[in-house]
Amino acid sequence: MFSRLVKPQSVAGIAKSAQNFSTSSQNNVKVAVLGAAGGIGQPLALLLKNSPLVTELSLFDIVHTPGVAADLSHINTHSKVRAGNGPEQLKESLKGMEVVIIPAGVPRKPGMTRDDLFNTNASIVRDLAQACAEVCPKALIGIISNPVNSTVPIASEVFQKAGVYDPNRIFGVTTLDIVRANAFIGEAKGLNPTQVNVPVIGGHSGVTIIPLISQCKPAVDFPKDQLKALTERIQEAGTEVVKAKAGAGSATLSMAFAGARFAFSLCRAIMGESNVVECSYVRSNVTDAKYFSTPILLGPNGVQKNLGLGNLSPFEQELLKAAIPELKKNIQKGEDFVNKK
Ligand SMILES: NC(=O)c1ccc[n+]([C@@H]2O[C@H](COP(=O)([O-])OP(=O)(O)OC[C@H]3O[C@@H](n4cnc5c(N)ncnc54)[C@H](O)[C@@H]3O)[C@@H](O)[C@H]2O)c1
Ligand SMILES: O=C(O)C[C@H](O)C(=O)O
Repeated sequence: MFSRLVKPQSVAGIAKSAQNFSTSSQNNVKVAVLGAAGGIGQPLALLLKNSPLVTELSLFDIVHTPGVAADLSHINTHSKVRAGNGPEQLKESLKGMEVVIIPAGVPRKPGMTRDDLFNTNASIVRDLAQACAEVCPKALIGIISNPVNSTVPIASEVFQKAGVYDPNRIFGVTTLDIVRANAFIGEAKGLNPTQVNVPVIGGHSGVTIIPLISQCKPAVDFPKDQLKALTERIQEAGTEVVKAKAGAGSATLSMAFAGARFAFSLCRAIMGESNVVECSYVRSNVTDAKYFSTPILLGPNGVQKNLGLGNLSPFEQELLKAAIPELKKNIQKGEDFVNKK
């Protein structure tokens, strides 16, 4: 049972354990960040530059990439940094990449839902996915751009159309939901938050975010009203940050932390480490929704095994019921966007 749960990991801890793999540069991984000059992209690139897991860091954005890359390249870690600026340099930026993390796109402002970003971000993700399908179809792709519930189906349909789709290689990055759940439960119970481990399944917006607090390690117990309030806080945590930033965007620093954790897990799996488990939004047959996040055992080729839902409490079963129709709608919208005549 324990093996299917998300392992608690801090970025510092991951970087430390990564030292074990840093003796041969041939062993390490080439990682691209698309949207690298943005609020998430810059701190994410910093965390990746700081890791011995990464040999080559390819930064791409439509603006400001040369400055970000020049800045990071002065850090005395062993990875090489390169910059791609503007659409004409996109394909060059993707050559040889094994992991591609995509935080490109606009963030929310107060009053917006993630779905309100669809009109702008859908075409950004479609075009970036198209380039990945052409240049690095075997890369493991982690999509951060919102609405994740729809952008993952968009990228998958693009790969499908290009004839190179492997459902095991395209991931929606939902790690921030797990990081938040761990932080909030640690705080509520006076536990070390780096040792708290809560799977969060479903999707990445509102009611589609399903924290499985009944599966928390260590086990925790809350009265019904507190459990409901905590669950709703995890579901609405993104909005909490959007409101606090008051028009200046959404979560960037915590997302960079979460994105780095996910990218490092992909790198560790590529390098052959066993028992690397992360929750992620992937092509799935675990529920009626075609894409669904559950704990995933990662391997060198991406999804090695979907570890499924585990036992849900009656409260969590109700959350699941509420999530499925919304997820299906979001998925259909993404697929229709790519397949429209
Ligand atoms: N999955 C999650 O948990 C999660 C968490 C936080 C934010 N997000 C999402 O991540 C996205 C980025 O957020 P941010 O705060 O970094 O925004 P931002 O505006 O600060 O940065 C976005 C970057 O994307 C770049 N960009 C735009 N079009 C591009 C293209 N075609 N190719 C490459 N780069 C392009 C922009 O130039 C900019 O540098 C948003 O959609 C946001 O909603 C997701
Ligand atoms: O809430 C947002 O719009 C950004 C992100 O999805 C988050 O969860 O913080």
